[in-house]
Amino acid sequence: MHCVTNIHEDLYWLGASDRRLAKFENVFPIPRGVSYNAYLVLDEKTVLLDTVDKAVGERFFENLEFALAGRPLDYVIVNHMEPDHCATLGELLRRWPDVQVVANAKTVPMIGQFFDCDISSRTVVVKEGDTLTTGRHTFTFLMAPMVHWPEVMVTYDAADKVLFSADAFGTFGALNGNIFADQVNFERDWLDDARRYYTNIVGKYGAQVQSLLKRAAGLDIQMICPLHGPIWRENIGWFLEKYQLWSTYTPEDRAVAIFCGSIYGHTENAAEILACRLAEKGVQNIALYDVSHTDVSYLVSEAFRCSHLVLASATYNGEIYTPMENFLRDLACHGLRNRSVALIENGTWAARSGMLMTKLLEEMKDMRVMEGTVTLKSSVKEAQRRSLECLAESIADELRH
Ligand SMILES: Cc1cc2nc3c(=O)[nH]c(=O)nc-3n(C[C@H](O)[C@H](O)[C@H](O)COP(=O)(O)O)c2cc1C
Repeated sequence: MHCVTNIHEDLYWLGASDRRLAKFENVFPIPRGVSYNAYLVLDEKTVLLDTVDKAVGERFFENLEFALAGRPLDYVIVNHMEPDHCATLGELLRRWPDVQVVANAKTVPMIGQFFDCDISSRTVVVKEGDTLTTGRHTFTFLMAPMVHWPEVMVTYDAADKVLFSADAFGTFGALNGNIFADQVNFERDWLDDARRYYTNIVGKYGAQVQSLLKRAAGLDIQMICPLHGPIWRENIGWFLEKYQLWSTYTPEDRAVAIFCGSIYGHTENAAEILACRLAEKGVQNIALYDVSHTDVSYLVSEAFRCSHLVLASATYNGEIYTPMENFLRDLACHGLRNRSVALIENGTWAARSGMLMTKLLEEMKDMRVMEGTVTLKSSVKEAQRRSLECLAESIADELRH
């Protein structure tokens, strides 16, 4: 049965949620599921903005047929060709053979790559600033390359001041009926997933997101309709400010996150001692993660959030302990910069993890390795306990200023 929500006047949400998928992009755990949003505008012409993942294709087609109520589908605007939005596009083109495909020059060949169909006779190719008028609505297209695929564009509806933002401003998490961000406690229940979504999926492309934000600042935006997660119609500035911080690699919180890679627990012991001494010195909301147990997407997200990172790692076959090395390389891939980093290393016969972690951090931008790296030889002894106390004082001191 169809499940359509009227968002505003002649604008409808036709999406659906998947609560069964274990990993988004087959890599990011999504215990809260994910939604795939598609939108329909019933103007003098009918306009569909994006399609959905195949997991929710059946519901989507029911929704579309119901919402169209016998009218033809005149246009489908393809903002992003990633299959979580476009796996159902081929079927849509078969069912509505007269629909005009509105897409940019990078999108058109991708449609041919993913599907066996010739759309040359029914394509409206658009570029930056082009418009499409469908009656009351005029849609303007803004190119947003690498947010986070090269063909991405966003669409602005000047009539109702709606930004159809593609993957920007999206989040993991299934929708629970409350389709608007102002109907949920977004900061409490959604922000962590929104940050994890942004940092892992778009995090690398801060410069491109900045370019989009600058152009968006010139628009009067009353509503943001992303392709995943809740729709924004209130407090939009608050979420834009988060994007401003994330895309400039500015820490969101002056806070410390401790990441620990330990085989037999001694390195973890040092991390816990440091955390307790930090707490005694007044540091609040300390986060401590075992990199072997917490999925790296959460670790990346936390590293984007916090101003101070502590990396505590055993040496493993002459290298950094593998899960810690993976985490560090992931951080580098996502372009994280501008953090203070304290190190704890461990080795039973030749500790090298501190030196190797420093080397990886040096390859990243503006990562300041703090003085006072603590070296353990197998386990914490009195000398290292004192060093950890000193390191806690240095971190607490930085956080106070
Ligand atoms: C498979 C394996 C390889 C290791 N390789 C090294 C090494 O190359 N150099 C070294 O000094 N210690 C090495 N260690 C020792 C670890 O660094 C050791 O587990 C650590 O000193 C104790 O900390 P933990 O209790 O946090 O694991 C190795 C341990 C294991 C199990």
